[in-house]
Amino acid sequence: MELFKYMKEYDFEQVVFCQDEKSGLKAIIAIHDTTLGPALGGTRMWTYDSEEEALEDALRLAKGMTYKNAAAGLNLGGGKTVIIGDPKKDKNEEMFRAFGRYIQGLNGRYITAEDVGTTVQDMDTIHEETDFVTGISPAFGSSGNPSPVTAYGVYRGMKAAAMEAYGSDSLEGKVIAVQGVGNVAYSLCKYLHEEGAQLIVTDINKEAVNRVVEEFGAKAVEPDDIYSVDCDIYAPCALGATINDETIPQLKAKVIAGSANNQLKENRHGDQIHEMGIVYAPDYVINAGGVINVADELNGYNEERAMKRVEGVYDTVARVFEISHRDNIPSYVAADRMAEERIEQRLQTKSTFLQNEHHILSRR
Ligand SMILES: NC(=O)C1=CN([C@@H]2O[C@H](COP(=O)(O)OP(=O)(O)OC[C@H]3O[C@@H](n4cnc5c(N)ncnc54)[C@H](O)[C@@H]3O)[C@@H](O)[C@H]2O)C=CC1
Ligand SMILES: O=C(O)CCC(=O)C(=O)O
Repeated sequence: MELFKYMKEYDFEQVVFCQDEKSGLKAIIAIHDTTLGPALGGTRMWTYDSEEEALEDALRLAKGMTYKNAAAGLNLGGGKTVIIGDPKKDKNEEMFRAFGRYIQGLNGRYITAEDVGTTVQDMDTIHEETDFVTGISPAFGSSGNPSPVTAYGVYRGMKAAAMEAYGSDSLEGKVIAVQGVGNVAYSLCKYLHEEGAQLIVTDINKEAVNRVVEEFGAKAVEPDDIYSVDCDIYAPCALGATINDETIPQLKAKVIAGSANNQLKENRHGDQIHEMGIVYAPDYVINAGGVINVADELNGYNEERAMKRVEGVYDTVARVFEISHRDNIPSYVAADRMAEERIEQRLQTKSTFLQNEHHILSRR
C-alpha cells in the first residue's frame, strides 16, 4: 500500500506504529479525523494474514469511527487500533501496558476502548499506564462491557426502521431473523422477546443458539439458511459484508437493522437494496450505543445519562430516513451526509474563530 497517498486521499491525520519486542506488541493506531474532538475508537486484536491487511483494517475502521461518532452527535473524532496477534494465545500484561504507554504518548489525541478480541480486563491493564482509555471496569466507576448498551441502541434503531417500513414502531408479532447471537445479539433478543417478536436465529456456536432458543423461544436455522427465511426484519449481528450479490436475492425482509459493522459488501449493494424498497438502518448509526456509552465515561460515567442518550439512536436513525427522502438518496449515503455536514459545520466555526484571531493579530 502507498500509505501517504492513501492518507492524503482519505484525509487521515496520523498513523502510529507501535512495537515492543519483549511482550510481542505489534499495533497500529490510526487517527482519521479530530475535527470534532479526540479520536475515540476501540482496539481490535486479530490474527491478520499480513501487516498490510492489519494496516488496511486499522485505516478502514478508524475512518468508520469518524462517521460513527459524528453521526451519534458526539464531540469526538475517529480512530482505531489493531493489535496483530491471536487474542486467545498471544495476550500478556506487558503487551497491554506497553500499548498503554504508546497511547499516553499521544497525550489525548486518541482514546481507546474494547473491540473484537479485547476485553474489559485488557482495558483495565491499559488503564495502569494511561487515562486515555474507556470501557474499563465498573470498579473504577466506569461502564464496563458495552455490548448490552449497543444492543439497546440497536433495539431502538430497529423500532425507528419499523416505523419507516410499517408506519408503526411496534415489534410485537414481527418475525425477526437474527444472524449471530453473541454478546450484542443475546441482549437484543431479550428486548425483542419482551416486546413479543418472534425470533429466528442462527450462529456457528451451538451453545449461543441453545441459550436463545431456551430463554426466548427462538427457532434455530442453519447459518446459510438465515438469509432466505420468511421474516419481516433481518438483523445481521455477526460478520460484516453479509449484504452482497449472493444474499440480496434471497432476502424476504422489508427491513435490515442489526449491530454488525460494515454490513454492505460494497456501496452498490446499498443502492440495490434501496431500489428494492428495503429499509436499511445504516450500520454505524444503529450500532453506536457502545461508543455513546463509553464516551460518557469521559464526563464521569452516569448510566442513566448514557442510556438516555442511547435511546436517541431512534431519532438519529429516523433523521437518516428523513435525509434519504429529502435528498432522494439511499440511507447509507444519507448517514454519510449527516456525519459530513456536522464535521463541515465544525470546521466552518473553527475557521471563523481562526479568521477573527488572524484579524486581531494583524491589527497589532
Ligand atoms: N460489542 C459491541 O458493543 C459492538 C459490536 N459491534 C459489532 O456487532 C457484531 C457483534 O458483536 P459482538 O456481539 O460483540 O460479537 P460476538 O463475537 O460476541 O458475537 C458474534 C457472534 O456471531 C457468531 N458468528 C460468527 N460467524 C458467524 C456466521 N458465519 N454465521 C452465524 N453466526 C456467526 C459468533 O459465533 C458469535 O456468537 C460485530 O460485527 C461487532 O463488530 C458494533 C458496535 C459495538
Ligand atoms: O464500543 C466500543 O467499545 C468502542 C467503540 C468502537 O470501537 C465501535 O463502536 O466500534
